[in-house]
Amino acid sequence: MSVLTSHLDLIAPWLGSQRWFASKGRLPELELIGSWQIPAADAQVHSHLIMDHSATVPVLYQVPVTERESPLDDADGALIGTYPSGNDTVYLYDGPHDPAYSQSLLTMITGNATAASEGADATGRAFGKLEVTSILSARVLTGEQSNTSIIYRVDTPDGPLRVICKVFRALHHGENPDVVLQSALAAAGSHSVPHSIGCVEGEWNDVGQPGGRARGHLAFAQEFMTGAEDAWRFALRASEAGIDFRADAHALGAVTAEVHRTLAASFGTRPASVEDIAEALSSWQSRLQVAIDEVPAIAELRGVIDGLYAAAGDLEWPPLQRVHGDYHLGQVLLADGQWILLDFEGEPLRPMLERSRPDFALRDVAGMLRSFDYVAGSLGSTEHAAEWTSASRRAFLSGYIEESGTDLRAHRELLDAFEMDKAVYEAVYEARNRPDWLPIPLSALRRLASRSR
Ligand SMILES: Nc1ncnc2c1ncn2[C@@H]1O[C@H](COP(=O)(O)OP(=O)(O)O)[C@@H](O)[C@H]1O
Ligand SMILES: O=P(O)(O)O[C@H]1O[C@H](CO)[C@@H](O[C@H]2O[C@H](CO)[C@@H](O)[C@H](O)[C@H]2O)[C@H](O)[C@H]1O
Repeated sequence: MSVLTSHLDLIAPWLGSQRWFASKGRLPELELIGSWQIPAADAQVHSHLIMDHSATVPVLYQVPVTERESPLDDADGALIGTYPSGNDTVYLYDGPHDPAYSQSLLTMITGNATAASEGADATGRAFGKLEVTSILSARVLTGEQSNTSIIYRVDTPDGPLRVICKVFRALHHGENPDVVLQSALAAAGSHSVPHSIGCVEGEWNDVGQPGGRARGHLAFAQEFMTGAEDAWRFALRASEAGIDFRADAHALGAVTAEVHRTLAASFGTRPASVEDIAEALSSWQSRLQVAIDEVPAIAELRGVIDGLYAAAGDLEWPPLQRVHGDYHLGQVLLADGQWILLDFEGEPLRPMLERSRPDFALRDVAGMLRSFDYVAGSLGSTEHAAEWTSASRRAFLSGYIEESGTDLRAHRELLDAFEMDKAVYEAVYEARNRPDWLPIPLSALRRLASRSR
């Protein structure tokens, strides 16, 4: 049996239990698309691109692994499995947890290095000059993540620095908006995103693409904001403790408007055409259908939601521009009193092509409004939590309006429709990932529906 077959045999059962595996509950059916090796000091480092055919639409995953002749200290949780090789045993690890992989990944980025194989290859790209004199430590970020991030402490001639490198797990042909938007914002001088360090670009065989090759981002490195707290936890704590969040929410609204303005200046805007509006309505409808199929309780709201969407079609729509795309409190950090936005990858349940297109800034505004509602929902929707949420929502909106000069009140009905669509999306997300939290978007749907009756 070849080494790569042994890897795939071990990866198949392990993949199904990973947070980023999209087809929960299905047994992965794997095909190796390409696999390159990266030079590393004391282990064999392989980066596999593996297609899973178990989903309705096949999903391509990036699965870096390391092979070791003996167990790696303190890494039992990262062991994918073992297999015999002659008289020896090979230990196969989830790459990001092994210093051999994490070091070679950062070196590949800062050194603009290339690694090639038959079906796929990868190239590191440093955005500026960062001389890493030594990598002092690397650890995987724990917690809910759609990808896998490694946090490094490194030494540079200018002093110590922390770097976070996100290894994209589900891969797509085309630019990854997380890399493109954040590096453009940083290049435009925005202080509302971390400094961008570099990325890894990949190419792999794909018969569906012109020339038989697909291209996309594989990893993205940025400055790690030390001591930052994520806005979701910060807001939860504030709400629980009865701390007024209005000034923070107002500032967050203003930063959101500033980021939208910089994105508009960097990537341009265009008026919404009849086709753009029809496409948005049709995407709302298909999400609603998926949600009704997966969460039958939503069916009773269908008539009202259809009515709200139809009425939205007759409204005036603002111009399109590049946006965050999956904006919520968990995507924002508070670092030294400044709101910092992260994760511009868009909604993980949407096709990447859609996420890389101009969209409506109202989608982000609606996303954050939903997030304030989640704070109340996750705290049991007490009267106090509900009041905290409405005050924060209002303050966020006024911060946005003041900074952008866009009177969102003129778009109220459209904003409600975007909020409805986001809650529909969340119902599917929760049904698939956190069924205990399904009541949060469900009650929002009922509330929004009763408001529009
Ligand atoms: N540059 C950064 N500095 C500090 N923390 C970060 C940074 N980037 C990400 N994080 C932390 O990692 C978490 C997950 O990052 P995110 O980009 O949302 O990943 P994913 O796409 O996998 O969900 C964030 O919520 C944040 O807590
Ligand atoms: O952060 P991701 O890109 O993985 O986004 C997905 O997961 C989010 C949850 O982690 C989910 O957000 C929903 O839950 C949040 C609380 O945990 C809440 O603040 C958001 O408003 C709510 O949408 C997000 O929808 C999903 O795409």
